[in-house]
Amino acid sequence: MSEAPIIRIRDMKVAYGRNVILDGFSLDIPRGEVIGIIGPSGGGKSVTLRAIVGLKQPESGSVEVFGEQLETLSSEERTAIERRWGIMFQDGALFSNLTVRENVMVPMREHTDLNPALRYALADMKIQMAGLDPSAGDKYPSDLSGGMRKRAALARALALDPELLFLDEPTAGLDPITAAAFDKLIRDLQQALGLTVFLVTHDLDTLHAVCDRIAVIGEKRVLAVGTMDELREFDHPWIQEYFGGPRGRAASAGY
Ligand SMILES: Nc1ncnc2c1ncn2[C@@H]1O[C@H](COP(=O)(O)OP(=O)(O)OP(=O)(O)O)[C@@H](O)[C@H]1O
Repeated sequence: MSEAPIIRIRDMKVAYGRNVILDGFSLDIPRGEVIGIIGPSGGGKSVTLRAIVGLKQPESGSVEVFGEQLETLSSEERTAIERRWGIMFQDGALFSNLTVRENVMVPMREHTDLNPALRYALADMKIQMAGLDPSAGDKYPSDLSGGMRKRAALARALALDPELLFLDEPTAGLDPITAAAFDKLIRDLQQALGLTVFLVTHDLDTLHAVCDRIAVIGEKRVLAVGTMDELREFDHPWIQEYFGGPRGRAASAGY
């Protein structure tokens, strides 16, 4: 019998007021998979992420993470589940008045009773795991380049040794070389730590370098899920345009 998926979404509907963003949305994500989430701007990729982690309550349908429906849990049970994932938001969402090390220590302070010395040492380890020099721990987010800020946000997402990592456009705004280094970091960490990764991106190179499968969100639902090769064969105008355009061809050719 195959293992139950880490994320299981069935017939989910999400709306803001009368504006229905997702409807009839279903998706399974197995343990250990890196799934890329793509789709037109404003199509609901970030909203999907928010619905999975309980920041946005769906109108109907079911969302299970680690086999649990969040809304049925007590607040203690829910906190225990939240400890098992890390989120890197689109803008990094670092606290500007805290150093990088203090930012990484925030989830530890909220979710563990580790003593301060241990938190400090663990935060430094996460900072290095994210590919930053240990000296970055003393810096404030405003002192860092865009690429370093992304790594700091990743270090914070890794703070509690998550099994599941959510990344919202991790390479947006990075130059291609820095973005490629970040892609490699994600893949290396995923393999070393056995992570399941939910990765929202517009970056075709990231899809090619990092993702096992890709889910296309459009028309309020999952239009298609598959490998890049499978999706390239998929008969849908947006998907054809996305993978068949010049950027799609270049990414698949590995240029
Ligand atoms: N807090 C909110 N209140 C009202 N509408 C919202 C809110 N958050 C998102 N939306 C709407 O939901 C829709 C989907 O937004 P979402 O951010 O998920 O798109 P996206 O696919 O991630 O887009 P992009 O690729 O541009 O980041 C948009 O129409 C957006 O205006």
